[in-house]
Amino acid sequence: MTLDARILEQLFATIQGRQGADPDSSYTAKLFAKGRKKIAQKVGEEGLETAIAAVSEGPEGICAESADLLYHLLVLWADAGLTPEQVWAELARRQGISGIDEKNSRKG
Ligand SMILES: N=c1c2ncn([C@@H]3O[C@H](COP(=O)(O)OP(=O)(O)OP(=O)(O)O)[C@@H](O)[C@H]3O)c2ncn1[C@@H]1O[C@H](COP(=O)(O)O)[C@@H](O)[C@H]1O
Repeated sequence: MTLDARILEQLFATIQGRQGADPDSSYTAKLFAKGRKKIAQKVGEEGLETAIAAVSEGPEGICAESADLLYHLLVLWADAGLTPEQVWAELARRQGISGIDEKNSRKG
């Protein structure tokens, strides 16, 4: 397995494969069984833990929390019927659009 951004696609395929699996044998299947609210709660928790790590830990701690956050975000995408490709397309659409210009355009 190559260690690059394709790991997200591979992990997403694993996560999709856990939909409908036995919750006793898979943490991902357990999350799917508990439903969207639980998945959303975990995304929020892991986001907060990443933010806390940003101000209290070094790169290794931030890395570990980021991995937890990305995993739970991918579980959310799968549960919502969203594919990584759709998110990549949204990021690609934004390429070249300055965040400052975009914010100003919303002020009307
Ligand atoms: N990348 C991950 C991954 N990252 C984090 N986690 C789990 O996410 C949980 C987060 O930690 P917490 O302490 O917040 O969890 P917790 O307190 O047990 O959870 P709750 O009680 O809040 O639900 C831990 O149980 C971690 O093991 C992950 N679980 C699975 N994966 C990947 O998903 C694959 C499939 O996993 P299973 O579905 O378990 O087979 C694995 O091979 C991995 O590649």
